[in-house]
Amino acid sequence: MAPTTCFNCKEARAVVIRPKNRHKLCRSCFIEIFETEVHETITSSKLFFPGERIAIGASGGKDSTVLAAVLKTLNERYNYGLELILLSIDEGIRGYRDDSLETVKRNAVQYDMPLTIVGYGELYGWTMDQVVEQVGKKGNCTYCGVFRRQALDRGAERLDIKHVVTGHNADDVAETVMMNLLRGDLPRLSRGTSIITESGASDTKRSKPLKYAYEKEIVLYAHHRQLDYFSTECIYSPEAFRGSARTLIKDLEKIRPSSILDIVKSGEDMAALVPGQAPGGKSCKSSAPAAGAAEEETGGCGSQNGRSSGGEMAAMEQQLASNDGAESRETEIKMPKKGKVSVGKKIKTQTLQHCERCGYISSQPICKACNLLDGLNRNRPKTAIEVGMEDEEGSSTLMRQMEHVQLTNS
Ligand SMILES: Nc1ncnc2c1ncn2[C@@H]1O[C@H](COP(=O)(O)OP(=O)(O)OP(=O)(O)O)[C@@H](O)[C@H]1O
Repeated sequence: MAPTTCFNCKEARAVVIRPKNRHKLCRSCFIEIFETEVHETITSSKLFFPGERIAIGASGGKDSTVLAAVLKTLNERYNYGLELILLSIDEGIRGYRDDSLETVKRNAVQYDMPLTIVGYGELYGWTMDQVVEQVGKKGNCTYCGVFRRQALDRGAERLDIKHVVTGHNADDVAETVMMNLLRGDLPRLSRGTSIITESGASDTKRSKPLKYAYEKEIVLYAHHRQLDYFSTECIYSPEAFRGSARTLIKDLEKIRPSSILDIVKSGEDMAALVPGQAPGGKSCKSSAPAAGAAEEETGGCGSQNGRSSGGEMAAMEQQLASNDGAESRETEIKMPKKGKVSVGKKIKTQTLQHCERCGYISSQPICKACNLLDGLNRNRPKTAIEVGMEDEEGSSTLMRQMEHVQLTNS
């Protein structure tokens, strides 16, 4: 059978089917379309301004690696005029983060971007290896998530940067929406849905340029551009509430493939019910970026993202690698359309203040990180704070299984 030609260029062999429109695309058209969609997200949300210095939260994983690669490409292609800097947090996890940081160091050379690494050890006096030694594996992500949030902010402060971008994708946002829907936590749902999150007291904002990119597409993009990224899961990675939300979404997706972006869209609509939210999830100026909540908005560790739930990431990568030699195979992906935004009634939000100890933004006199450190330092970790389920879910990302379909001649 003759190979199927690309729907877009009508010349090259198609290697990808986008479930969004069933278009069969060649490698270069897929890459260009992916990049163009991220560009549209950036411009429609007015994410950047010329001359802006941007810290890319770089974990070495696929999402932040793709983010760095795409931002570099778009910055050059469209003359954004951005100064791009890689900012990595070293949680102090031997055999995991030290290896992924080696990937980030290579990325820094590959993309010609400066790299700053900030460690938990220097910031808090505790590495995650030490925390786990004290508190055990269960619940360790609570500490890691709260600490990371602050570490990214402090790293940005050191660099005198006011804008941190992270590799959160549509799947991550959909999971956050689902989790907060199940909890009935509209303010947190709103913050997690916004493409930009700002705090009333800090001039550092966060944004998610990949907010509308399916994780499947991110993996495909990394694969077809042969990006250098790290795909091993965290050795402390747990299963938790986010995993359940993910499973639920995956089940929904089987019945209704557009579910991921539909959930994102619904989250944006619900966010409009919260005071101070811009329609369309464009920007969220939160009055209460409690550490755990904020962590959930901006994500976590690039580790507890579902790789622990069955190695989907590894399976997908293996499949992609084998596809390289399989002329008759393609990968199907889908990105549904955006919809309208509704407006509704106001709800109560928390009051913002600064931690009396460290000055970090907190809804309590002492921030969660300081409370956690108190507990650790007193050898009473479990009495630290009332961190809810949400704090254990600070990060996200699970690799969704890709759909590989057999192309037939069209
Ligand atoms: N150690 C870290 N240092 C810097 N940024 C980080 C770190 N961990 C996570 N991030 C940022 O938070 C985003 C979301 O993290 P998450 O835990 O969801 O991992 P992920 O989706 O697997 O991302 P990635 O594939 O980039 O690791 C990452 O894309 C990255 O921008």
